[in-house]
Amino acid sequence: MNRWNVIAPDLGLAAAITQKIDTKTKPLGALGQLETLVHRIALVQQTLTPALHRPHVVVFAADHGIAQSGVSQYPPEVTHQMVRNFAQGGAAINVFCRQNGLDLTIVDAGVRGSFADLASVRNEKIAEGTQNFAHFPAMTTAQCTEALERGARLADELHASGCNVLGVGEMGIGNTSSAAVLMHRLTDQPLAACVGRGTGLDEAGLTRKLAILTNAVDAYPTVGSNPLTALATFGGFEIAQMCGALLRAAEHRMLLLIDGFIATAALLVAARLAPNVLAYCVFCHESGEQGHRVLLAELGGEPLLRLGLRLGEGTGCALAYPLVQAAVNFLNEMASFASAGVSDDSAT
Ligand SMILES: Cc1cc2ncn([C@H]3O[C@H](COP(=O)(O)O)[C@@H](O)[C@H]3O)c2cc1C
Ligand SMILES: O=C(O)c1cccnc1
Repeated sequence: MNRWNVIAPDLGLAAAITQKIDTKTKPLGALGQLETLVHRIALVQQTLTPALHRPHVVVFAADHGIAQSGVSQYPPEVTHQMVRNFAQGGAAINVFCRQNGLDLTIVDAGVRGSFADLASVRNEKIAEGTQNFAHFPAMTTAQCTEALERGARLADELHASGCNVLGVGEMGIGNTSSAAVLMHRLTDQPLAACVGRGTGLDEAGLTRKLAILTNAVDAYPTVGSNPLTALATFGGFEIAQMCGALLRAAEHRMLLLIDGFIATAALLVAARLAPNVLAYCVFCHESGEQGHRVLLAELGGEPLLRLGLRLGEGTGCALAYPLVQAAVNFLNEMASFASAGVSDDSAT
């Protein structure tokens, strides 16, 4: 049984952080969302001089039984093939992590086939993909618990290595289906508002995906809004490992970079288990996947970027990271009205 002890950041520093932001040489509020961002980071770190150390993106990969039902534009083999691509440095997340100086770890959380030949793929395999939840629960309770724990242990290791910024991403053909059903189960949203085109289904494909998922959800009338039951029934091993990593990283007071629809669905599960996790999050972007906007609103998340990305892999985290750096840097490096001898009209 996993237990999570995520403590809400102490708000005692809040007024001093606001004061430090407001005395910088700029009109009041003029750095917009960067101001709310650094306020949050300073609270997470409980300091007026926040710092970002060894920022890290972890891509959790796993196969999904539901992919066999034809809910994705792409075949299930792509999950395994893309893990090989990550290991060779050729995917979008590799490019953006290199560009912005983020470390990257690739985790096999439950992909079909072996990566024993690839030293750079971390083996956290729970099983060779989940069961197809159109017919059976995706995982057993024991598998779900193990996946959460493996994600948590990875967060422990990153924390111990000096990392204080964790971005989570994923790869798993079919996982927008898992994410959509989790969203439907754990919010009051109708399934149709949660299901989107994923990798690019056309209108007919979307209609078919919704019908398959509607039947699947109807097959589990007793699965209510219990987060662990929903996660085990409809989740993926990568979603469960992301969830465990987010929860443990928040316990360590690390800053959490949240990517697109699937990562946000993992966060939704985490937030239902430990609501304080939300205070540690940076919502990096609003994905093009229909459902993400509403999911962000459900969690009170204000995205930094709106680029129409619909990729996952943690790409939104890597792309938003320079904004996180900019927020921290302005708080630490900008002159104040007093130090620069600039008149502060708002004070008079
Ligand atoms: C080549 C390729 C690279 C990807 N990288 C991330 N995804 C994204 O697409 C998948 C989810 O969409 P769906 O539910 O429609 O399958 C996930 O693997 C996600 O990470 C990719 C998808 C493809 C095809
Ligand atoms: O928002 C995402 O993360 C996403 C959307 C579509 C496909 N894969 C990922």
